[in-house]
Amino acid sequence: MKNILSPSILSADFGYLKDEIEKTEKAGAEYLHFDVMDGLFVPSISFGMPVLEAVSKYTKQVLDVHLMIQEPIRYIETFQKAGADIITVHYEACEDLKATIQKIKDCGAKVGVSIKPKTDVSVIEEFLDDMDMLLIMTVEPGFGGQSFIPESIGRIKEARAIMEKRGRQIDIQVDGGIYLHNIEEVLAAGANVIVAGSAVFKGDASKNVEDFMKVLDK
Ligand SMILES: O=C(CO)[C@H](O)[C@H](O)COP(=O)(O)O
Ligand SMILES: [Fe+2]
Repeated sequence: MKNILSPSILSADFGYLKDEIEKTEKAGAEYLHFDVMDGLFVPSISFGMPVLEAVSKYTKQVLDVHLMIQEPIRYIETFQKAGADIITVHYEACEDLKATIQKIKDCGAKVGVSIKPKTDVSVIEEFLDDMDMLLIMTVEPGFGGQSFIPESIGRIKEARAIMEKRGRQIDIQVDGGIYLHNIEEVLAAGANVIVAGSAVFKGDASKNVEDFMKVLDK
């Protein structure tokens, strides 16, 4: 399974967003991660469709949209039209996850399902056949710059074991508190799509992405 970096623009300097994104694209980050927060599912409010639409006009990166919103089914089509390639919804935020997944498929985007750190990993099993990516949150969703929860390593391994049992291996994305010092551990556990916000955008984004890519391309 291919290793991919998905820089989270939540930690970027929005005054220089285009420049910062272009640095990550040039340095080899294939995805770009958008954290959409509604102030309900998570305490904070971030940004939405207009930012995604603006960015989609100049980057060729895969637009990886992490919806931290209650009942995301209401906004799937709007985000796809705004440029989302992958739409990830939270298991905990959907009254009818099956219908939400179907809506994502119907509009032609890839399906991601995310679980919070305290949600049992086994809940994903019945949806696996219709998913392209599982996002295992490695911090409580809501804010960038938090510390990685160490128990996440066991959860990634558990997810790989469930996939093995079902005969369907899909991408496992990890999100929250990922830095150069713990990336090898999450890769070894079985994650292959790495979200990094602070570790990419705090400091020199070009150099930070290059450093990540050296590990990811090993
Ligand atoms: O979904 C998120 C927060 O809910 C962010 O994607 C995540 O926190 C990335 O930021 P950092 O790498 O700074 O932890
Ligand atoms: Fe995220």
